[in-house]
Amino acid sequence: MKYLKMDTVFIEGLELETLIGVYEFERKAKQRIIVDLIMQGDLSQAAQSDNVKDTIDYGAVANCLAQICDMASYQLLEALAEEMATTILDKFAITTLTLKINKPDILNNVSAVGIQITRQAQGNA
Ligand SMILES: Nc1nc2c(c(=O)[nH]1)N=C([C@H](O)[C@@H](O)CO)CN2
Repeated sequence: MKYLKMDTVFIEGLELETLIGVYEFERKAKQRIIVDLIMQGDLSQAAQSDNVKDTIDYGAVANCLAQICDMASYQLLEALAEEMATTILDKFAITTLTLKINKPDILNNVSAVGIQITRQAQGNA
């Protein structure tokens, strides 16, 4: 019997550094961002094979995000998040992802500010 598979792989609290921000002081040095990512896909093949090649490898995804941050120089978190989401959807067998990026160090009176986007793969993932 076939079931609809809606499984999740997540990365929580991934700490990265990148050049990001609107203001002049933010253009001078990389700053810390924290990424939370929820990725949906079908994990049943990996459950059968017990092989990391058959799943959404969260280590590979984390490396991919780190590489993007190394190279990136965006003003807005929205632009960075879009590049991250597009790259991950292109490279991994994911149907839907929700990506949250926060800046923990930018405003004095809040614990963090940031954005969250959700993107869905079109057609077969
Ligand atoms: N929705 C957003 N608002 C703001 C952003 C952003 O990336 N997305 N960025 C800034 C500044 O760069 C911020 O880091 C300094 O307050 C302001 N608002």
